[in-house]
Amino acid sequence: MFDTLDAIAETVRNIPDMDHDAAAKAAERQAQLTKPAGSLGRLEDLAVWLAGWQGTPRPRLERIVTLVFAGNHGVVSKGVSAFPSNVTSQMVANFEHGGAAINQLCRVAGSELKVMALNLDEPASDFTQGPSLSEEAFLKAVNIGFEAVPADADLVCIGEMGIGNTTAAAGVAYGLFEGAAEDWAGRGTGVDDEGLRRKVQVLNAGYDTNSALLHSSLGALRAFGGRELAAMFGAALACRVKGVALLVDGYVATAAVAPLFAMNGKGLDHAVFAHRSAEQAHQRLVARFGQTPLLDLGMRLGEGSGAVVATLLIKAAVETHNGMATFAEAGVSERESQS
Ligand SMILES: Cc1cc2ncn([C@H]3O[C@H](COP(=O)(O)O)[C@@H](O)[C@H]3O)c2cc1C
Ligand SMILES: O=C(O)c1cccnc1
Repeated sequence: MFDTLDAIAETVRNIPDMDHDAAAKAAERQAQLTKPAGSLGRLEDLAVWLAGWQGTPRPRLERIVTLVFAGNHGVVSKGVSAFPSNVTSQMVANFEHGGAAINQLCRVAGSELKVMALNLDEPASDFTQGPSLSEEAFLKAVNIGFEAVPADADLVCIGEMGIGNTTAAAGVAYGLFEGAAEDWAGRGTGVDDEGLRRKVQVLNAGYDTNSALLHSSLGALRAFGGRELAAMFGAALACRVKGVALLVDGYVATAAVAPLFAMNGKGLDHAVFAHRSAEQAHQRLVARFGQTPLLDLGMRLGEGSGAVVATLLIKAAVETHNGMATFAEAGVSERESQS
């Protein structure tokens, strides 16, 4: 439970590293399995990554937990989304009745789904007028996200629902990494050219209004992000503190966790970016972290959908890592030395 922004910053400065011994043992095992070295490509990296964060050379994938945080955004009144704000609570009801994309994907993946609606009747403030959240509301949302992560999860996926939040995400990215507002704005649910121009305008206005907050990464998140982005940040930090590997969904989730990287260059080492969202700025943002998303399916939904699809790859990585025989076990001849 964080009482102050300083307490969050202090935790991020001192976040734990992975268990390098477990990762080295997992890599050693990969080298002994019945395949040419490296032939399972990124699946091998994923098994080693999971081993390091789980602290065991034989990673597990029994408990996958998908956390979807929902929030509303005052800036929607400026015409930045193709849909009205009441779709947020309507979609939360849809999640509860099992009718959304994320419900089907969690079933396929065998993932638990936990949906947390955060004060939907009390939208984050229009960031062109001041910060999206008071310090108190920001801390509350971060703590909700932090508490939502079960320490015994083998893998956590984070996602969101919040009409207007591709604008919030663009604001966070702009606040953290500068560039031009145009670099960070995209079409979200499908705004037309006029809508995209309005997004750029509100981002520039929000940047000016909140400039005093933007010297700090947490300030940028509080200025633009609203509750569900603050909660995803809290959940990502909790994963790190609790030793849980993290799969990040698309543009909105990536922007929410970006302050971890801005505050500590190793802050996202426990995270894998599940897919490259079709939201145009996503690639630019992930490239900042030196990471390459796993999938590129042209998805741009949110809800954690891309992250949950990518759990199927992690399953493939874990099953091959744990289930394959070694050369010695199978009596398969090893590579001949090349002279
Ligand atoms: C029916 C529906 C279901 C969704 N599920 C996720 N989103 C996605 O779209 C929203 C962000 O886009 P924008 O910034 O343009 O409003 C978020 O709620 C995000 O999760 C949805 C959007 C809609 C309309
Ligand atoms: O990539 C995302 O997170 C995204 C893209 C469009 C709409 N909602 C979310």
